[in-house]
Amino acid sequence: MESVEYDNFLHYSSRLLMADVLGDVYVEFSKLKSPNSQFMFTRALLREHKMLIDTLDFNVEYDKPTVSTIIRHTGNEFFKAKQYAKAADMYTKCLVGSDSNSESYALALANRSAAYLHMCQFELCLRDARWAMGSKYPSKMAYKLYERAGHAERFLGLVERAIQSYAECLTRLDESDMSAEDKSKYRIVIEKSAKDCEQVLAEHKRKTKSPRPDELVGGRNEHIPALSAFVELRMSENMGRGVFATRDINPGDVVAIDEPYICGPISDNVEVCHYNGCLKLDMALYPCQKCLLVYYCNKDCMNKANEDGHYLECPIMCFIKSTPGISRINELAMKWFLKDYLKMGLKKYCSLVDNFSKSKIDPQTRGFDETGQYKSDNFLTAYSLDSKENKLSIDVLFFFNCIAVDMLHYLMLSGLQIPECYIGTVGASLVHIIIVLDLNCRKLNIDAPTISFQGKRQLTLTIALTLYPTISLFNHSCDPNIERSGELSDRKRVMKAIQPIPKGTQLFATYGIIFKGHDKKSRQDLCNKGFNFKCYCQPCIKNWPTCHYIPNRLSTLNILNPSMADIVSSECKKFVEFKKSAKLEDYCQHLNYLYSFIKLLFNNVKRPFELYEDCLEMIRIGHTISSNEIYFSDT
Ligand SMILES: C[S@@+](CC[C@H](N)C(=O)[O-])C[C@H]1O[C@@H](n2cnc3c(N)ncnc32)[C@H](O)[C@@H]1O
Repeated sequence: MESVEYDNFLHYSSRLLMADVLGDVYVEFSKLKSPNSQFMFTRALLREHKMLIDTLDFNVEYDKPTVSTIIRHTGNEFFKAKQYAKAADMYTKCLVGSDSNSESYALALANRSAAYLHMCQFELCLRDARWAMGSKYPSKMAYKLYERAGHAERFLGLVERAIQSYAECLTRLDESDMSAEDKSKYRIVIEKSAKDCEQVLAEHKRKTKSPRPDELVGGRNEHIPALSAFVELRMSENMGRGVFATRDINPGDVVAIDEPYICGPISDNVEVCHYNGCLKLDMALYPCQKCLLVYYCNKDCMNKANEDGHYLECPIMCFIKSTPGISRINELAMKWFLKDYLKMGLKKYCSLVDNFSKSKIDPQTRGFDETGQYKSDNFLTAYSLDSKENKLSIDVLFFFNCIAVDMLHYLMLSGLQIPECYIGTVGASLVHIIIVLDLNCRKLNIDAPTISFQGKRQLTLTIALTLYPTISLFNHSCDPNIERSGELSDRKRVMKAIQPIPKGTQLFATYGIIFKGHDKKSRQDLCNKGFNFKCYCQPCIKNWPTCHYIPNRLSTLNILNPSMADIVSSECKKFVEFKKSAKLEDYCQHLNYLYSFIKLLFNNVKRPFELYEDCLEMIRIGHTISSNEIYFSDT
């Protein structure tokens, strides 16, 4: 049966099935004990059955300059007649037929950005203007692009950027062949636009204050620096390792601040900087001018990504994107592999991954270095994350090997040279990386910030796939007591307690599902299919009811401490009143009240209890809102 998790799961096996060898292949493959031999076997097989491409050439016929110029001029006619949508269509046609490295392409992009500006499609306008800036656009006209970008940014509320674009426009004006008189008139107009933006910015700064930076409760943990000093790693029954409190932890306490080992965008539709060290959400990023498939927020990120290996990945991006499996995971695997392989060099890389695969892994100390430290920026820490390789079925393991064979083949066609004797080791490491990512990073997405402050509140979007090695130490519960908080735009992930966590108990995150909204069966299905484990959290063990059936009244059945009944009852009444009057944005200002109420219920009322769950929800919302800029209203 096809594994529904992965795209095109039958891509390799169906061809082997047609050649009537699939059964034998699985038998042979399962006899092989080492990951290196499994990889080499798969590689030989795909070669034998001619399933690997010979060349990276597309044979696309680009650029018939006369045709694209005619189309662009037709677009210009529509533009002059103020038929901007038709003009934009013509420019798009021109782009499709042009080589991205030609002036014709750059002119069509620039013209389309002008059409989009008139259509009030500011994001599209900005994107085209930025793309044109990085292309073969004539430098004497470049000032126009910066002016247009400035206008679009201003309309989008990105006034700080608009000020920079206007400044660049004035600098580029010197290169234009405008008359001195026209230049000075033009300059006055642009300076006025920049001044307007400065006023808006000053007003915005007056009305906002930045949140205080988050700090780990109790300081850094001695052995796991991304965790608080008030926790430790312990083996737990049914769940392997887990993070436990060594002191009472209160709601609001910061328990982890982690950075991703590797990260990348989750879709082509969200504009997030592709550089692993950045991940900034932005509008209209600068594309890599060669592949046009990855984007960066500035030239610095573009250069750093190149050093990390984009130059090898660039000619094969479109192949990687169409590889079966989960294409974003494949892209991330490629990025991870290249970053470390190029940094360490062939020999060091191979010796590390070889030693890892031969060593017997202690489940408790896995990922710690020789000095007893567990660090999120250490290759072996990330590489040794839970992979459940031995639990994978043969067809899935074979499938991952096929993907890795394809990926390594593309890389070698792209210029990566690996001596034959190292291919097994390198290939097996790619398989391992894909499996680690597949298990650990899917549900750890980061959210989007407010990119424009005209819209006032933040929008929450899933923008990236990320692998946080330390946060991956937290086990899952359908009733999590910690959750992501902190500056939403930051690649740094801050985890805060959302419930009281008494000394000696475990800290739990959620892998994407909580008990209130889903019954036990669907939760177990998700844990099983998505992460390959049976969930042993309290709501699953005790089969807690979903939201409609959660008790909503205090009674002798749920009051744990009868001597507190009156106090609890009166506090519950107050909370119900608070709930009625408070708006979403008030929650963050009343977090201390919410913390004290949840603590009172935690100690005195049996879970689940409706008001507890409501208070928990308010804390979660409060944490998200308080982590962003706080707005003062003039009214
Ligand atoms: C990201 S890791 C968490 C850390 C892991 N326990 C370790 O030893 O490093 C995820 C794995 O932890 C275990 N796990 C996490 N939450 C669990 C739960 N609620 N019930 C059972 N096992 C769980 C599963 O084996 C799962 O594949």
